[in-house]
Amino acid sequence: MNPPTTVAVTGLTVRHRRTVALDALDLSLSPGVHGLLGPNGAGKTSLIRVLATVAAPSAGRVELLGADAARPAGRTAIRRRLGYLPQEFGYYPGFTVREFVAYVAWLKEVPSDRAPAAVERAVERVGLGDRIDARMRSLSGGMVRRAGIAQALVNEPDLLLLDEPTAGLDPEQRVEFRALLREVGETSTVVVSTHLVEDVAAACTEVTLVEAGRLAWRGTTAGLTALGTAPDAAGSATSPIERGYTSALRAHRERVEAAR
Ligand SMILES: Nc1ncnc2c1ncn2[C@@H]1O[C@H](COP(=O)(O)OP(=O)(O)OP(=O)(O)O)[C@@H](O)[C@H]1O
Repeated sequence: MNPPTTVAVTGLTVRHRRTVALDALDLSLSPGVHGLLGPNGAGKTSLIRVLATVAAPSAGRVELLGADAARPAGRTAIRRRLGYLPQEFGYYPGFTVREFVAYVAWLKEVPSDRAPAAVERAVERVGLGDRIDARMRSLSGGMVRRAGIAQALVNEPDLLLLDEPTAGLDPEQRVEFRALLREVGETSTVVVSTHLVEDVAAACTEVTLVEAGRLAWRGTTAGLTALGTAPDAAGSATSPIERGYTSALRAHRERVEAAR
């Protein structure tokens, strides 16, 4: 049996004034951990914001977890089952970690009898259990990010969207976080935007590479690594997956150039 399609995007176009951030993108995803890679300005954040239903597309169709994101009823249903960590997120500095995560649990309509345990579990999962009653303002940058990951997990989301989640995490936390992603991805669809190709190698089963608002390459992590082990692999990058990334990007640019 084929895995279910949880994200189905067709002709997705996002414009910011005169900039085309996404250019008629087609993408479908199933449960698993998907790495979203691409150079600065490629359109990763624009894509994640549409998938999180916080930004409306300029054109195209977005179906998430079987519901149409263009319809208010669809968005409500999607948001309950969605977890989202934006690149930058706001919080009340006077809230404790527990209060911050509980507030999101309430927004996500986690039933009130289950919420306290769900909050504790989410905070434990990001390794912040010993700081659960500390105020957000007293946390380090990496700890704030982990609290952000906890709020994204609190409703056990079927679709988890993380924009640059490893920024500011120390190496040990990064390793634990990757294991957490693999665990969540066993049942949920996880989309992780990152600049760290090594995060993708360690945590993701599949890779979506975007460039200038278009899909440049899609395949498995192993497939991208294999591109980088080919004798003609591009660049001076040290790891095979980094070379694969560079090769895939160059091949895409050549195709775009040839089509002009
Ligand atoms: N609010 C905005 N107003 C105007 N242009 C924007 C806005 N947000 C994004 N853009 C432009 O849209 C394009 C895509 O940006 P986006 O942030 O989606 O890329 P990204 O792949 O997430 O980049 P990065 O890796 O640097 O975070 C870029 O050209 C960017 O300058």
